[in-house]
Amino acid sequence: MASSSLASKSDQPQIAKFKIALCQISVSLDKNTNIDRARKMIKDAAKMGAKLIVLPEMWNCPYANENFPIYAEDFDNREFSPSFMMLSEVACNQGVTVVGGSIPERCGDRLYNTCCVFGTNGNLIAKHSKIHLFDLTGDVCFKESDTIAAGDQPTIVDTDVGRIRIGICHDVRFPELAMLCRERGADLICYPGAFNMSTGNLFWELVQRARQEFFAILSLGDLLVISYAFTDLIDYLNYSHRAADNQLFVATCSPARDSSGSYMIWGHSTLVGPFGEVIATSGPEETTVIAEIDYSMCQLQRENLPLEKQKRGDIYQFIDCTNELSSQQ
Ligand SMILES: NC(=O)CCC(=O)C(=O)O
Repeated sequence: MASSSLASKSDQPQIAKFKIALCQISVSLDKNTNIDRARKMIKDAAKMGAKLIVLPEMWNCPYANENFPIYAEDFDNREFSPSFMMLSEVACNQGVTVVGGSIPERCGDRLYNTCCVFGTNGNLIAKHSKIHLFDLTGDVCFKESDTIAAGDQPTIVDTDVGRIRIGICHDVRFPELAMLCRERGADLICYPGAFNMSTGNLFWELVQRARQEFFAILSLGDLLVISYAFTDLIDYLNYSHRAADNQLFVATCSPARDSSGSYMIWGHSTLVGPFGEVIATSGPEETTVIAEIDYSMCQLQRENLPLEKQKRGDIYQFIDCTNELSSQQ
């Protein structure tokens, strides 16, 4: 099992094109209902030809600290892990790879925000626990670290649809993980996520400003920046960055918005391509986004714009010049 490990570049399975499905589930307070919904959406997506199916962050319970201990499952105790078991069964029955969003995982006296990846035979092939916990103060306060412990390993997994890296929501803000992914030959990053209205609005503002500024700068060199500015998936600006910086695909999958909950979800599950372009997206409602991933696009983009070769690793360091400057004065 490639769980929480980093496979080397050379043993990557080759696959050209396939359909991905992002199941933007409407999450209710009833765990069984959530499981039934997720099963149905996965089956429907498989019928529509999806080979890789992604679920949202915390799809078996509404995203709230008080819920995590109640809905948590201990994956070693399968009898009491209905969410885990459903994902394994449906992956096997439908012959699809499932990136199982995330659910609260109980490990002894700790809880983790964990994503399980199942292969087409229903086996667990990777497990990623969210590394960067979402602690936010300001207009909206949320402290995930009150209940959840942080994972400590990046996850890259070989699947029937290629090498995939997994991150969970707030993990997307840390570009180092995405760079590591490119280093290890993964052409797709999947981020189950649950952005909220506050962080969504911040990005909206940011890109609206960017749009005005960049209209004026229409040189070829600014095309990538302009493609961010044109996207309507404002809160997913980060995802576009991760994709364009690393010239790979980035898939995000959110729960649907539920205006009755304390944490209001933004939605907008999205597939971004290696040019930073939005390939497919949704609004806030329950839906499944289906789109095609063509890995040859990564190759094309890397040939056209060879960022790896152009990189100046020799100068990307912060050098402390304090002593030097003071001795010159
Ligand atoms: N569930 C999360 O990790 C939310 C992350 C988020 O909204 C952010 O701005 O980062």
